[in-house]
Amino acid sequence: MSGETIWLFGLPCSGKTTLAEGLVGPSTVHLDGDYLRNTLNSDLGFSKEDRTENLRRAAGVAQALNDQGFDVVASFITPYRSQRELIAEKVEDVSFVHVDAPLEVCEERDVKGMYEQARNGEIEGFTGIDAPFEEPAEEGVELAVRTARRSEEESIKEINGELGFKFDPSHIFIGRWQPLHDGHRTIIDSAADNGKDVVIAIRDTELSEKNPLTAQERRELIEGVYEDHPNVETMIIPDVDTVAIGRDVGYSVVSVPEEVAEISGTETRKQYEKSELLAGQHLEK
Ligand SMILES: Nc1ncnc2c1ncn2[C@@H]1O[C@H](COP(=O)(O)OS(=O)(=O)O)[C@@H](OP(=O)(O)O)[C@H]1O
Ligand SMILES: Nc1ncnc2c1ncn2[C@@H]1O[C@H](COP(=O)(O)OP(=O)(O)O)[C@@H](O)[C@H]1O
Repeated sequence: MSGETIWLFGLPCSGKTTLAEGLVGPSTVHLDGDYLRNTLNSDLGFSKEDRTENLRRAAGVAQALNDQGFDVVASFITPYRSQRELIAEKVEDVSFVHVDAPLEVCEERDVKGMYEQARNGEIEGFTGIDAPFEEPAEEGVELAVRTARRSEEESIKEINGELGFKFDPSHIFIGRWQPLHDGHRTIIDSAADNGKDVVIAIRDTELSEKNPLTAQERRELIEGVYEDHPNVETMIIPDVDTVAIGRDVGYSVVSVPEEVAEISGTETRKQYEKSELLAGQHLEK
């Protein structure tokens, strides 16, 4: 299963970093121009050639992460059409979002005071002042988000609504989850925090002493715990008593490590009232 990339581009202070931070979750990687320029790309300046090299490397990292199942949100000025076209060639599954605010608005925001420095001649070749930003006219720009007229939350919603990362599960965890406890979470998180899309299948058991929570109650508990994980979904399934497993049929079966298996649902149920379980009070993580 490979991941995909959302590439945010636009003028300095248009809102790329702010929106990228709102789009990333625990299994999404954020590649930011400012960050990479202080690390991997600290040898590069802001000539057209250096910007292209900066973006070529960033695109390479994005594709490597996508190949390993991670989704990527990239935020770079990416000022030239030719650079956007290069990225489209290098990153197999990329969607471009133009983070669009008029120059006056960006200059007014001037988060790091760089527009002022550029106007005073202290920085040369600053995008929007004395270096170009080519407005997107090319095909392949999926969305323009106008940040001058919208709140950050609205802009994030707009991107998620249009382009939200595909849910493409590679892991299914089948259980009763009576209740979901830290042992379960350890195994689920080991996949979910590593870029995997995960389905938690909840067996629809009859209510009993061993099964105090309805399937819907467990679903709400689990969804509350994983509310910040867009890569985790739940599904209620019949109360199956057998899972037939094939051999060499395209999936692997993984056993739970001993230290995790020792965490006991029975003990948890003894120690907590139902209302405490539903409120997640038994969860430490
Ligand atoms: N001359 C010049 N022009 C534009 N930007 C400059 C310049 N010098 C330094 N900076 C800072 O570098 C950040 C942009 O880096 P990027 O890697 O996104 O730029 S590019 O895509 O390679 O054009 C940019 O950050 P953002 O404001 O977040 O876009 C600036 O803080
Ligand atoms: N709709 C919006 N989307 C994103 N940022 C916004 C929006 N409205 C106002 N802003 C503000 O604009 C500034 C953008 O800064 P930043 O995200 O660092 O831009 P960039 O990464 O493009 O240089 C932030 O101070 C942010 O709070």
